[in-house]
Amino acid sequence: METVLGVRGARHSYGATRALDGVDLDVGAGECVALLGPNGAGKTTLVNMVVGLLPAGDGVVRVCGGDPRVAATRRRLGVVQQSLGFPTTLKVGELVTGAAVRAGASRSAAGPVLAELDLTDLAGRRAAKLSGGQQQRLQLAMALVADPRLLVLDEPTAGLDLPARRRFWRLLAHRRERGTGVLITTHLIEESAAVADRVVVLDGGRVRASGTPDELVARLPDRTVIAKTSIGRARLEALPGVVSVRTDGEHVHLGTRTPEAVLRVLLAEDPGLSGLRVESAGLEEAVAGLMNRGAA
Ligand SMILES: Nc1ncnc2c1ncn2[C@@H]1O[C@H](COP(=O)(O)OP(=O)(O)OP(=O)(O)O)[C@@H](O)[C@H]1O
Repeated sequence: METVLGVRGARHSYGATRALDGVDLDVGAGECVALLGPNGAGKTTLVNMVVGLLPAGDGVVRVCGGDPRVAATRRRLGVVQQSLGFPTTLKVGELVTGAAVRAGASRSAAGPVLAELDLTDLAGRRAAKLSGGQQQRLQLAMALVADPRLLVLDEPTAGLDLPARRRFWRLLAHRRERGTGVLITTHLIEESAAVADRVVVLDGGRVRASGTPDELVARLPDRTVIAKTSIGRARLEALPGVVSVRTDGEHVHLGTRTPEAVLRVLLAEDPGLSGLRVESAGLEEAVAGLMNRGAA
């Protein structure tokens, strides 16, 4: 498979904060890779490197073999980032045509993309007058109009309702069939499982896990057992079926796929157990489970 994105040893610090600490990442033509991680994991920093806004430290970033800090390489890229924005006094059609021309495509590329994103009827409307979801579709139209080899999408479905999300995923699938590689960042495990061929879990500026969604989901805890207990952390980590251990004030949160078995052992080993409840596992447990360690 042709590689449209290659990242090797990417490193970046903001003052004393090490945001990325030696990250490797590849995206092949037609492949969708989801970058998953909690707040502050380093996702945005990595995306900024991929789109040429930040240098890669002593690492290397290549888009279709070129440096994304060079304009000719950036033309192969389509980007949707919350922070990008656009001049809201311009009309939808003008913005998409302008994006086509800037990326070296013909003005006539705008029409089909507007239609693909259901924006044809809004082409004459000022961008400022669009709803949040329509603005997101406009950003995507601008990113897609020059038929990029790599599409970089930073939290692209935040603010979209479920039908809009599904439409968006279908559109991505269509583009991927034509060979566009996709790098998508998300907080949502469900989303990454729905769209990605591979998921890369980033935390603390490092890749903690990667694999197909099925491989990762099989390692995810799906329930959290919460309790106040005098059982020590080392013992909790060793309990059969416990995938992650996290403390939250006086409570411990145990990520597991076998909550009944965990409950039986807890009740047997701690007569003073209290505050017991079982919930669906959230992202923190899931990511802690994926990383095979408890978040402190
Ligand atoms: N401009 C900046 N100045 C200083 N520190 C920064 C800056 N941008 C990010 N950081 C820090 O770098 C680390 C990585 O941040 P980054 O924004 O890349 O994470 P993220 O995974 O995108 O998080 P989120 O999901 O919250 O957007 C964090 O500790 C963050 O506080």
